[in-house]
Amino acid sequence: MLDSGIDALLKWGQSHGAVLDSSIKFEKTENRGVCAFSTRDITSTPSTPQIKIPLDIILRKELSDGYFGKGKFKDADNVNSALKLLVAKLKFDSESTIVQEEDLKAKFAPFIDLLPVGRDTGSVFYWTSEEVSLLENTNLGGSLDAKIDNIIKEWYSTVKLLDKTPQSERDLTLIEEYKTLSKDELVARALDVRSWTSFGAYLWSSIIFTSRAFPHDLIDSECEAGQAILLPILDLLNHDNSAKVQWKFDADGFFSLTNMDTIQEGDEVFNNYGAKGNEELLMGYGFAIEKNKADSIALKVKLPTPVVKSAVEVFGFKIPKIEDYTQFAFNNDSRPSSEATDDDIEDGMIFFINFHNLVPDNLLLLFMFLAKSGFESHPTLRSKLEALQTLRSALERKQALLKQSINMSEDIDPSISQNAKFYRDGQKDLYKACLAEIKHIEKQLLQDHKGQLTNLKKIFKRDEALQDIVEKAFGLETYEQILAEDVADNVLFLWVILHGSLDIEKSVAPEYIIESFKEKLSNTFQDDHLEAFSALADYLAGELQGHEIQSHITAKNLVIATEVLKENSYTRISSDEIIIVDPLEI
Ligand SMILES: C[S@@+](CC[C@H](N)C(=O)[O-])C[C@H]1O[C@@H](n2cnc3c(N)ncnc32)[C@H](O)[C@@H]1O
Repeated sequence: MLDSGIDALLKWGQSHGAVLDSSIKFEKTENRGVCAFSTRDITSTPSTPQIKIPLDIILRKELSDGYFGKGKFKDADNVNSALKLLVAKLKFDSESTIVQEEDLKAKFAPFIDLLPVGRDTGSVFYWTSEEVSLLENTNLGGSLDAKIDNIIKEWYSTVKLLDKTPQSERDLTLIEEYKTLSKDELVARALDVRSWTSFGAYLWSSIIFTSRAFPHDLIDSECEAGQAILLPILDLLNHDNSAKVQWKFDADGFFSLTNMDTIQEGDEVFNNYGAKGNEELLMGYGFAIEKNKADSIALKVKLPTPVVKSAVEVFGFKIPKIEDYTQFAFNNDSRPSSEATDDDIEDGMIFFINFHNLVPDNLLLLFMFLAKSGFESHPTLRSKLEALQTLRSALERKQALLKQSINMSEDIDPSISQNAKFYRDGQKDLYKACLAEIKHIEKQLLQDHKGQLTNLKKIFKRDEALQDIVEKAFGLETYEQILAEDVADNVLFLWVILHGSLDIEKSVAPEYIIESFKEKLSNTFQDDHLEAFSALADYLAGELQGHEIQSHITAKNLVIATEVLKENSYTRISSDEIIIVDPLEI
């Protein structure tokens, strides 16, 4: 569909010196807004950019500084507050916006007029509560309220710095009222923009920045971290994460984009916004890609700060930092990241699971630290096997929630249902792949360390002394009977007490089990802990009357046996079986 707005924008750009490859035609489409198509076969080289935009029409901080005054918003919550407010003014204020005798409103009108507004942006922020319910049990669904909250606070921290706010009472009071509004009421307020300083205007501008801004450091490496610019015309290109593109800012003051793919006549000419997963795309850009190879699951782990710090000290764990994860359309900020702070821990640490790294080493290391027993001062085979189980259980719980069916009502805009489905399906695929990888790692470890592992089946087969007391205590003769009677744990307790207390000839218990039991004999235990084992102790001692083990079957020794086993074993989720693991550092 030819569009007079697109025509006006292109002519305006060219009149300011923008250069456009004549074979690119822009068209408005139903679902993807404006798209760029090629009218002939193109093979580009970096020396023949398709789009060149002069600095004169790049919306940047100098302009907001020029209008509001430098440093005016230095106390606002966002480094781009001033520029966002300026763009909101250019869109929603009917008055002129004069900077150095030039009216920016008139100057940028062709660009501002073509920007999508309201629900046409596709932004999740404008979804109704029914649409948001499509995101139930996803990270995005769970974090949406906090994200809206942040923008409201950012808006207020910005507009309150204005000398006089030409807005009505109604707009300003939103900061006090918004918590009492339902999701749909808040969206209705945000869509009904009555002044350029209102929340609705600021939200729209924020959405424009998230979905189409470029990092300012592409044109000025000295700029403040996180600063953004808007690049008219060039920002009309849609995203393809396989497109090979080059962006460049030349000494002659032009920002250029070259798509280096071989493009055939009629094909869309894309930009590449970077390797973004569907969570980021849907949140920041309002669309998701089916089977997105760049998909990731953001896993938030919240732990007490001292625990995390000790994981750093003892196990060499690295605190992950989230670097401007959803801030910019085209984030390629390559500045070295700063040191992690306590805030990075307190807000919850984020780990990314993606198809190239299904089980991040650092995440596993943290779980190993959490699984470590008192005496383990290094990562061990046992802590790794246990960490794999806890990580697996945690992910299986999340996966089960995600699998619950959701109500895909027919009233919902099909493109919204489709985007939500692509996002959910991508998350499900990743959970599945990640869980399969965890099982694979465990299987490999079990195979590689066969000699360092044992279980009740093997123990029982070889241990005549144990067979003897099990027969007396439970009247059972085979391992299968032990399983059928569900007393495997109790048999292992007896095994530990037997070898820890009596000097059995041809001992088949590993030395570390015996030593660990003996070491703990001098420990004292809380009454309620002992209480929990007194009935079992009485029962077993009663059944084992006349056997030399009988006097050793006490609640205290049972508590010790559980601790010995806990420190030297892990329980496999799949079989609910306790595996005894040699103390082996890995
Ligand atoms: C930088 S703008 C691109 C131009 C945009 N089509 C327009 O009409 O102005 C980014 C927006 O384009 C749309 N978009 C970009 N790539 C897309 C894609 N691969 N599929 C669907 N929508 C896409 C989304 O609405 C996104 O927020």
